[in-house]
Amino acid sequence: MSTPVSYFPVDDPAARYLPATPEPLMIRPAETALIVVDMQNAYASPGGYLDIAGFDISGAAPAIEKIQDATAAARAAGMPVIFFQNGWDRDYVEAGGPGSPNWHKSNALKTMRKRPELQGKLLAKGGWDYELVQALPPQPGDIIVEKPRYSAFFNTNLDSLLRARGIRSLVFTGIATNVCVESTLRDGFFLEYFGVVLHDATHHAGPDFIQKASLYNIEKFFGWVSSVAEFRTALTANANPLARPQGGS
Ligand SMILES: C/C(=C/NC(N)=O)C(=O)O
Repeated sequence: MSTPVSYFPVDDPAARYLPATPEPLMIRPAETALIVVDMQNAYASPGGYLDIAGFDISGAAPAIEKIQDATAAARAAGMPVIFFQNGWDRDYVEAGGPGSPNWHKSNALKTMRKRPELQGKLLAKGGWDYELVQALPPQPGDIIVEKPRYSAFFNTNLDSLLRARGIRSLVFTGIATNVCVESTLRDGFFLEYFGVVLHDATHHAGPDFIQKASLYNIEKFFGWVSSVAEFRTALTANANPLARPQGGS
């Protein structure tokens, strides 16, 4: 068993050992949140924004199944599950006008400018594109954070709600690995959160190399990479394998 990274004594009986690259990480379920990034029709359904804009969404369906598995494990362990939902008001005021780089870079906004018949449809609150996919319905107790930019730490209450709950570690799933997942994990790193991506519960926006590049970037510079099976096993294990036997010295 490799030596894990931990911000607390590794023999804490409440802690769990999560195998990950580049090294294992100790997590305390009560101080960890499972994050489901933007699992909306826009990103994960045929006929949604990414599909219309020409991105390959074939990896979305397998990611949904893995996220179902991860959310079930987290809820069973009493770990908060936080859904992000990306988009703007129907008039796109929150998207920013030409004075915002978002207006120039968002492929949703660009697609609508190119195809005016789509205006008001992509990522607009109240519309089908904005809705979370039916296969991943939030459950009572789950939290939903609406966000207007790629990073969920901008213009939201995410940091406050995490701090209020004593959350120190963020386990990421969702779409897209190289955009909103990576942006939020990076900002979390700067805010002193430990970020882990469950790679098989994510999908990227762009060519396949970008998934690899993003995971490399994360494990090399900003956080850790693990899998849903490792996460589930870590949470369902009865004990921390590094805890000292009861009654031992
Ligand atoms: C490309 C894109 C990604 N969003 C995300 N949820 O990662 C977008 O919103 O335009």
